[in-house]
Amino acid sequence: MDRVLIEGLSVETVIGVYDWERTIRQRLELDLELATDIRPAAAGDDLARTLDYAAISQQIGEFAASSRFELVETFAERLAAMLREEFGIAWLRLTLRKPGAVANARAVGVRIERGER
Ligand SMILES: Nc1nc2c(c(=O)[nH]1)N=C([C@H](O)[C@@H](O)CO)CN2
Repeated sequence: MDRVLIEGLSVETVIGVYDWERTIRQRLELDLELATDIRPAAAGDDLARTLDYAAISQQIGEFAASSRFELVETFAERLAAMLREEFGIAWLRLTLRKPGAVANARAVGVRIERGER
């Protein structure tokens, strides 16, 4: 299956298990692979027949702005469910990184795949 890609998307959200993390917003970085058949869009040169990466990126930013999860696991799982529901995505791979959360690591995070390819 073809993929629509979103790489290095930066969002801000309340995320973390510690008290000091509940009062600040922190940056998360996301990479997404979204399975879709791009041939109908390519054949008609028609945005309406594919996954609009701009609209999806906007939705992810709004999701992050209004969420307050403790774990990156929860953020990733809920975001994946929302995207699959809202945009009819059959399968996705989401990599979520929390930069600077661990000293001496560039980033920590999770990678999940949901749905059927
Ligand atoms: N598997 C996880 N481990 C940890 C998480 C998490 O979300 N998933 N979160 C924290 C803290 O919030 C940390 O990021 C603060 O620096 C610790 N471990």
